[in-house]
Amino acid sequence: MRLDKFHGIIPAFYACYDDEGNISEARTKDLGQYLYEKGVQGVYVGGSSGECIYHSLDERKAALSYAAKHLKGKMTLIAHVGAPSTRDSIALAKHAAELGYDALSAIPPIYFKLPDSAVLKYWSEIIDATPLDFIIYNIPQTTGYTLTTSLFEKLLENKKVIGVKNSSMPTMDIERFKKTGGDNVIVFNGPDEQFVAGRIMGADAGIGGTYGAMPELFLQANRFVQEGKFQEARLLQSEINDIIIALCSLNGSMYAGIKEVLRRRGVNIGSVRGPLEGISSEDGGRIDNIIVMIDQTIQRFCR
Ligand SMILES: CC(=O)N[C@@H]([C@@H](O)[C@H](O)[C@H](O)CO)[C@@H](O)CC(=O)C(=O)O
Repeated sequence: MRLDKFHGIIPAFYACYDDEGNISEARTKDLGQYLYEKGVQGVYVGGSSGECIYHSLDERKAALSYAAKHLKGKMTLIAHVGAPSTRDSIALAKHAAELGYDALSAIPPIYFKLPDSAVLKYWSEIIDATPLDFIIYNIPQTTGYTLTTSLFEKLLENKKVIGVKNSSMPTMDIERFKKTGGDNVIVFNGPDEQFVAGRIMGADAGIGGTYGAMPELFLQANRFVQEGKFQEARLLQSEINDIIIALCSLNGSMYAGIKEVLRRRGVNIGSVRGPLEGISSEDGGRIDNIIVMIDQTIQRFCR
C-alpha cells in the first residue's frame, strides 16, 4: 500500500558537522549507515533535530543532498522543507523532489503569528510545488502554532497530504488526527517520551529526535505494540524516559549529548551549532552513565 513505507521507526536525522562545524558529507554517510544497520524504516532529514533553523538555504540543500546520496534505495526518505519564507520552502521542496525523496514535510510559518488562511496558503504552495506526498508537521511548543482538526480536514482535501507528524504533548491530539484522517492517512508520534501511548492512541508510526541515540529500544517498543505486549511496552517506555530525562539534564543541549553518545559508539558527527550549547566537562561522566543505561535496557528488553 502507498503508505506502508512510512510505517515503523523513523529517526529525525541529526545535523552532521565536520570539525570546523560545516555540514559534512562523510559524516552524514556514517550516521546513515549506522541507522541503516540498526534496521530503521527511514529518516526525517532537516527537521528540528537536523538543526535546520540554524542553517543557510545552501546548507539545508547540502544536508538533503548528502542524505539522499547515501541512503536512497536503502530506506524511506522524508525531507523537512519548512523555512521562514514560502520562497525558501519551495526551493527546498523542489530540491528534495529532484533528489528523489519519498515525501515532504514542513512546520507552519514561524516568528509572526499568522492566521489560518496564511498557514493554509503556505502549506498549499509547498504542496503544489512538487508531485511529492506531504506530511504536516505540528509542533506547537516550538512554532507557537497549533494545528486544528478543522484545518487538518481542509488540508486533507488535497490528496497529496498523507498525514501529520504530531509533536504536541497530548496524545489525544493523535487520536483526533487519526479519527479525522482515517485509514488513508498516517499519523506519526512526535514526543518520544510517549511513543507507546501515542501508538496506542492511533499513531501508525514514529518520528523522533532521540531514536538515533537508542534505535534498538524504539524498534523494540514498536514491536511490543504491534504484538499487543502492552505491559512490556510500558516498562520499556519508562526506561526510555529515564534516558531522555538524563539526556535533557546535561549542561549541553540534548542533541550535543546524543552526538557524544554516538561519537563514543564510533559515529562521529561533530557537535551542535550555536546557540545550542555543546557538552561541558561535567557532562562526560553523565554520558558514561547514559550509555550504561541504554546498554542495560537493550540487554533487558531486546533479546
Ligand atoms: C520538541 C521536539 O524537539 N520534539 C522532538 C522529540 O523527538 C523530542 O526531541 C523528544 O521527544 C525528546 O524530548 C521531535 O518531535 C522533533 C523531530 O522529530 C524533529 O527533529 O523534527
